[in-house]
Amino acid sequence: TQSTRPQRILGAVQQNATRGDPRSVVRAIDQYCRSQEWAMNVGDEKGCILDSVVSEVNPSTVLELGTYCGYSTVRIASLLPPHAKLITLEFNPKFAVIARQVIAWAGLEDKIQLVEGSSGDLIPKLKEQFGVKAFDLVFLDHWKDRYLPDTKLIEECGLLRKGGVLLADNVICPGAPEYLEFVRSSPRYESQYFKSHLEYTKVEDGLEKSVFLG
Ligand SMILES: O=C(NCc1cccc(CNc2ccc3[nH]ncc3c2)c1)c1cc(-c2ccc(F)cc2)cc(O)c1O
Ligand SMILES: [Mg+2]
Repeated sequence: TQSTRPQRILGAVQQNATRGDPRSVVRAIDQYCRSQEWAMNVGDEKGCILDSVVSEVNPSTVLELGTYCGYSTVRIASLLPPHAKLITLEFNPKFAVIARQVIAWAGLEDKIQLVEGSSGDLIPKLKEQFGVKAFDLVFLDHWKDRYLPDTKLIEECGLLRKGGVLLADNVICPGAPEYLEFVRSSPRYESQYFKSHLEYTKVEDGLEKSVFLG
């Protein structure tokens, strides 16, 4: 029977990456997606921007919306300090099954909690169910029309600390126009655009970093 793209990405990791070496997992996925078939990972070019923001924020708790195969999950978690935690939400069970295996191959199960479900349902439960106080960093990479409603929900639930950072993928391609308009015009956010390219292509895309001023 025909394999799926996420299954083929997992295969590339298992064949080319070293168990317990997160950076080799990231490299294996990028090499596969650049040479064999495109996939919607944040990728190596935007990934370097992601790395610099994670290192600058040095977060204790991270929320990722949209796990897919776990590429950015592993990339972020590989940079976290020892007791830091990353919660990643994935709606598609087929993606979740693959991401769990990619995360395990990287040896990052202790830092990462993958929760299956949709952001709209799960975000209001994060405090009571997962003992989360507030996030230092939120990486938005799920359905682009959910970026704005989920940002408002995160604020309403008091899940973003003062000085906390929102980092949004794909603000140009596919685009998140309402989200961009909101964070760039709101007095409660200080936003900055990092121009880059859509993963594995020459098409323009970028990340928007927004600091919550409280
Ligand atoms: O659309 C994108 N990614 C989101 C996405 C997409 C599909 C399924 C899911 C299911 N996962 C999911 C859903 C809802 C959820 N709620 N809470 C968690 C959660 C999780 C998520 C995307 C597209 C392109 C792209 C495609 C084509 C093209 F030509 C150019 C660019 C590039 C990207 O980097 C992208 O990130
Ligand atoms: Mg993306």
